[in-house]
Amino acid sequence: MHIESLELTNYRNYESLSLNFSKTINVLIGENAQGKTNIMESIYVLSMAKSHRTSNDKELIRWAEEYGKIKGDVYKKYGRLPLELTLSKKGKKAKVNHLEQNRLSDYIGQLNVVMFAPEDLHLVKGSPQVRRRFLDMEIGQISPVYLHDLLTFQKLLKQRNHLLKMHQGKSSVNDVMFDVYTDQYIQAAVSVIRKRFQFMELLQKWAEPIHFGISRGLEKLEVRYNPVSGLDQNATFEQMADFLQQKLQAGRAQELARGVTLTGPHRDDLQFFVNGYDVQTYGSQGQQRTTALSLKLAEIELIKQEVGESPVLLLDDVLSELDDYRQSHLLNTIQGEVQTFVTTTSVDGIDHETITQAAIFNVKQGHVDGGA
Ligand SMILES: Nc1ncnc2c1ncn2[C@@H]1O[C@H](COP(=O)(O)OP(=O)(O)OP(=O)(O)O)[C@@H](O)[C@H]1O
Repeated sequence: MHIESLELTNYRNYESLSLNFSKTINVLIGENAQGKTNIMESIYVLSMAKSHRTSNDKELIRWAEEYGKIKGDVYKKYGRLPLELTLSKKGKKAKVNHLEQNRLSDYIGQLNVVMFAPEDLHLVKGSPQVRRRFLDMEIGQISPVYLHDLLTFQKLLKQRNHLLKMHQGKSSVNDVMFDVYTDQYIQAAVSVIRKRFQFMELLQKWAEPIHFGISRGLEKLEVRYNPVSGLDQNATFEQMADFLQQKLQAGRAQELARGVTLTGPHRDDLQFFVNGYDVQTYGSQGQQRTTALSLKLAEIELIKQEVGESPVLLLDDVLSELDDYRQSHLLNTIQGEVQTFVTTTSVDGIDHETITQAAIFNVKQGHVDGGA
């Protein structure tokens, strides 16, 4: 799939912007703070109905304006698909083919994107929160059911935490709703955990050969979902639910002391191993970068396989962070096949022939010249 055109109204520093893109490579060039990332972010938001940089949608609306809008014409195998997302203080309104969607989970996934930004290089070394966010965003793109389960889980976690907070410091929770919430919480938690296990299996399938290639056949990458609860991947739904029930029961005193739920997918993590060694602890910076790159390239393949079309790739300020070899590997992989957006302050650091065939956009103070 690819994005043919994009229209922004009152989005970040763009009052009004209309762009047509190349099906292959689009390069946005400009000094710092001119609005390059804002364009990348708008494409991401058009896809995920959520920014990769902030959870506060109000920041996306141009200062002093009431609403902001992103419109994009996406071209898929079966034809053109107009998408539209309006952001306002009242919330978000999403349209597919001019029809308003009741649920955002029906909207997300119409346009698939893979974003690779400098912060993704911290995927391995950064906090577990970064890795959980990676998991949730990526699974959400290919599975609306996952988004629905995740939302249910988050709601129940909040309700359960609320009761724990109210009873913090006591020896038990004296509220009939607590057991009801706990049962529902366990069901939602197991649904989320099972889908994460399935996704990680797919990610492993694609990431291992890619990493092997980038490391010139020297490194075997293993990615692992690591539930804090210690659940066995091969257990049935009921076995997992029983296991979580026991864990929660055993940890009740601690939960009451802290006033929060301590076991569940909101505390889980991912682990990456190269030739059997934990990359987070023992990997060199180069290995961590290769791991991040392998995961991103694996995502492209995974989406292609699951959705039947290539996603759009957004490379925000990341090419110059990769050495020549990794840069070439990335650009060779996507060449001609994946519509790609690249932001950079200068093309000098990008030494690859694909860049010479790109549509070039010059970005300056919320205005853009050039293009396809
Ligand atoms: N809601 C908003 N309304 C108006 N302007 C905004 C808003 N949010 C951000 N900006 C402006 O957008 C600009 C930042 O743009 P952006 O993040 O796209 O930079 P960039 O061109 O990618 O630069 P860099 O290379 O440093 O990442 C800043 O000038 C900032 O003041």
